[in-house]
Order: sequence, then C-alpha cells, then structure tokens
Amino acid sequence: MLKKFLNVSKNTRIAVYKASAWLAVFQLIAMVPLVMIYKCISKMLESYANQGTFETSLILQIIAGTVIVISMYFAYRKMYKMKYINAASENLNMRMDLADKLRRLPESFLSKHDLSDLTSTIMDDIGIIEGVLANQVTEFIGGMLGILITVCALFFVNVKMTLALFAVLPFAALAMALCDPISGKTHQKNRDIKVSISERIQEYLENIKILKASGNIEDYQKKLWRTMGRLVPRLVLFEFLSGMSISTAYNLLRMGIGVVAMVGANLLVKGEISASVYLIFMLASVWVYEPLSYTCEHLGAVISSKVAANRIRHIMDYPEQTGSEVLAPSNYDIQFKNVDFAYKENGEKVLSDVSFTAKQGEYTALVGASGSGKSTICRLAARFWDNDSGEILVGGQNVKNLAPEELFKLFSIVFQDVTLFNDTIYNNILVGNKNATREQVIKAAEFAQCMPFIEKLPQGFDTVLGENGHTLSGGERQRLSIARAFLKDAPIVLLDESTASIDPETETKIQSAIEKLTNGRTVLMIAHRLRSIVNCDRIIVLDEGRVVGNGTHNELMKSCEVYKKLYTLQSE
Ligand SMILES: Nc1ncnc2c1ncn2[C@@H]1O[C@H](COP(=O)(O)OP(=O)(O)OP(=O)(O)O)[C@@H](O)[C@H]1O
Repeated sequence: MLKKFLNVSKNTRIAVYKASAWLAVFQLIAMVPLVMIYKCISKMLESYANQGTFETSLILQIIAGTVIVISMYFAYRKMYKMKYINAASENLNMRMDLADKLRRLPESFLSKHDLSDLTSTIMDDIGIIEGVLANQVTEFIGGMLGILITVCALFFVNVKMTLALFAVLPFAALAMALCDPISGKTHQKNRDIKVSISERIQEYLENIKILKASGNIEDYQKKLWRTMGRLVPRLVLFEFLSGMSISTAYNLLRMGIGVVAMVGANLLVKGEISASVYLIFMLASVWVYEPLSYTCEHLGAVISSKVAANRIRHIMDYPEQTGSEVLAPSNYDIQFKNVDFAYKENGEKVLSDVSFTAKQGEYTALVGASGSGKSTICRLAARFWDNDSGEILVGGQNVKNLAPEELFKLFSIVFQDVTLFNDTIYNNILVGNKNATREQVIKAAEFAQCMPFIEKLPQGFDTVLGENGHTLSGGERQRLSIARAFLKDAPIVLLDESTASIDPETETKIQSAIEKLTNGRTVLMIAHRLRSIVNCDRIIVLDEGRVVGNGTHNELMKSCEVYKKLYTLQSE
C-alpha cells in the first residue's frame, strides 16, 4: 500500500524519505532520556543497596537534560519543515504536474472522463494525499525506522523482554492488513457515488433553464435526492467496517504494553531482570507503540487516500501522444488512406475505409447526414484522436509520427462549439496568436465581421465577457472564433459548421472574408447547407462513415445518389 503513495511522484518520494529520516533522528534523540533514566535508576538502586541511601548527580542530569531538549527542538524543527512545508510545496507541484499532463493527453482521455471528476482529482485528491504523506506515511516510516534501531539496542539489554515488547506486532499488522481490502472496496464505491452526485449537480445547474421550461425540474430534483440518499448507508457501512478492523489493530497494539508489564513482572519476580530493566522496557513500550498507534488511529484516512493515489496514478500513467517535434511537410495536403476509426476500443466503427485528399489551395467540403462522421474526420486530421488503421498524412507525413502540439500549429480551427474565456474580447481573440499586435487583433476582428457588436459594448475590445462569453449571442461567439482563426493564419483551415448561427447577410460578408483567409491554403469545411459549398473544388460525401461520393457539385449531381437526395431535399 505504501508503494502506491510513494509512487505518486519522485519528488514526493524523496520529501517523504527525508522527513521520515528526520523523524527517526528525532525519536532516537527522544530515546536518550530513557537511557538516562535507566542509568540514574540503576545508580540509585545500586547506591541504595550498597549504602542504604539514594545517590543522584543533579548537575550532570541538568546539563544532559538541557542538551537533549535543545537537540530535540532542532530535530523537530527540521522534521516539521520536511513534513509540512515540503508537503505543501509538493502539493502545488503535483497539481501543476497533473494539469500539465492533462494538456498532453489525447482527447480520447478527456472524452472518457468527466470534467468535475478531473477537477476533483486535481484539487481534492492531491489535498488528501498531501495530508496522508505529511502525517501518517511519514510517521509510519519514521516510526518503523526508530523501532528497528530500538530493537537492535534493546536486544543487548534483554532478549526475552525485547521479544515480549514486539509480540503483538504481527497480530496488529494482520488486523491492519485485513482492514485494507475490507474498507478499501467500500470507499471506492463511496467515491464513485460522490462523483456521480457532483456530475448530476453540475448537469442540474447547467440545465436549470431547460428543466424549468420543460416542467421537469421536480422530477430531476427527486432523482438527485435519491442519488444523494444512496450515499448515507454506504458511508455508515464504510465507517463501521473500517472502524471494526482499525479498533482491533489499535487495541492489539495497546495490549503490547500489557504484555511487557506481565512478562516483565514475571521475570522480575524470578530475578531474571532488575527493576531498572523492567522500568526501561515499560517506558520503551509506550514510546515504541506511539507512532504505530497513531498510524493505526488514522488508518481510515490512509485507506481513503489510496483511492485518491490510484486516481492520480491513472492520469500520470496514461500514455501520451508523442511524435517528432520537427515538421518538414512537403506541402499542406491532407490525405486519408483507408482510414478506419471507432471511438471505443473494439466499438462500432464510425469511419470505414475512408480515403480522399484535401489539396492545398483548394476548398474541400465534407457533407453527409448528421452522425455520418464529418466532425470525426476533422478531429482525426488534427490528431485530437488517433485513427485505428490506415494512414492520415499532412504534407506527406503520417500525423501519428508528429508531436500534436507541433501539428496544431499548422491548423486554424473554427469549432462548432465556441469556447470563450472570462476575459476581455481582445484577449479572447488573442488566443489565436498570443504574439499578435493590437493592430493585427483589430484587423482579424474586422475580417470576421466582429466590429458591429464590439463597438456597441461599453469598453469595446476591453469589455470583459462573462463565464464562457454567456453575454454574447451564438452568432457573435462564432464570429469571435473566426477572428481567432484569422489571427492564427495557419496553412490549414478547418471550418466546422462555422457559419451555422449567423444571419444570411453577415454570413455572406464572412464568406468573402474567409475566401481571403483561405487563399492558397488547405481548407476542409463542414457545412450542412449545401448551397454554401456548391462552388467548392471538391466535395466528399459521407454516409454512415463511408465515402460514397467524391467530386465537384456537378459531377456528384450526376453520379452520387446520396448527394443528389441531400441537395434536392434542401432546395425544396
Ligand atoms: N466523443 C465521442 N465518443 C463516442 N462517440 C462519438 C463521439 N463523438 C461522436 N461520436 C459518434 O460518432 C458518430 C459520428 O459523429 P460525428 O460528430 O463525426 O458526425 P457528424 O457527421 O459531424 O454529425 P453532425 O453533422 O451531427 O455534427 C456519431 O454516431 C456520434 O454519435
């Protein structure tokens, strides 16, 4: 179990080892008073036996005591710094590492995980791990180190008493080991329910308007309360199961002191040990079981955090998309060669044997019914996902061999769903190219027909948009997204339903601006309205993930039934 925590990150592992070593040093210094007490009592008993009086060396004891207190203070300070300050800064590092890792993961990972789940891993799970690493794990490793050294030292004092001191350890360890699988499973289920509750709450908040409008809000709330209610008996079960095995282990450890007392009394009566040896073992038993009892008391927290450690490792171990950082495309053609793709492993194919070429300097349109695979083709071309078989080439290079971040530099993308940040309009456009000048940003906004609505805003370009730009209309959001693409000015342009929410007049203006932007570039566009793509150089017709037509509008009207049907339907 310890391995799981220590493998969370290399720096964390080093920090925990250092803090544990300092804890062991602290404990060893703390042992010195025990030795001194032992020496004093031995001397007192000896002098009483020989002279009938107790002899003590007070000055020596005061000096030794002062030295011990000072050295304990320094060792404690060092350990404290290692435990808490390092854990807190490591906590921040782990959060940054995790966020950075997420950036490098393929979209396939993100689409399999809920956003609230990932946020909870970055914020909550790392917080839990920090607490356990700084306290229980360090305390346990340091305690075990201290015990190991104590065992070696005590063996020289008395073998039987040392064995008595550690007699309960195997039983306590067994009870602790049993606690792990019993309450571990319950905790995992609790965690899953909590995640599903937070997903539902998020969904509820995001869709409150729709739920109200459709009159379903009460039903939805009832469903939410039911899910929440399921958590209560589970939490009680978890507390009961873990409490049972934890208290067994804890009481066994406490019994260790009793075993030492009984065995010691027996040996003392038989004259096998002196009173001072008896006393030192009694003191040692309290000292040895302290860190173990502490770990045991908090075993529930350790078990809960194992789930957190697993979730962090799941993200950190997820394979990244890698590839060459040096791109040397011969041109900017996009070529699909017999491409197959399914979103889920061994799942239903979304694309089957797709082959076509979108040439540089040409407009290539993807058409087909909803769900036929148009957006999927665009996602694969920019390597948001990796195709299962066949080849996708950009400028003659297989995209699977190219580093995604370098490949993205070749693409200007206008997505169907526009994401805006809670920032100024200016900064939202600047996302397209962070090195652009103010003049370039303004020009991009003009090209994308953004000026009419930007000029009406109180601070113009410096107006702060609300969360995800909720203060803008669909068409305005889309125009901002087009402005970003203008600013990026990349050699390949992907347009996914880019003008869907724009009125016909603005659309015409944007179309002519897009023509300027895309001049000499590779353009792959998705448009449901076939009227807007009749002049494209090439139209690829998709039907249930297969290419059923490839040519110009006139060619397809003669040769492709699917295209002809789509076009006729829209013309009616
Ligand atoms: N992230 C995903 N995970 C699983 N299946 C998906 C995912 N995205 C899309 N699909 C499925 O893949 C198929 C093709 O979807 P795609 O979005 O490529 O179609 P489309 O032609 O662009 O549709 P539309 O015109 O409605 O946007 C659909 O059946 C869809 O349900």
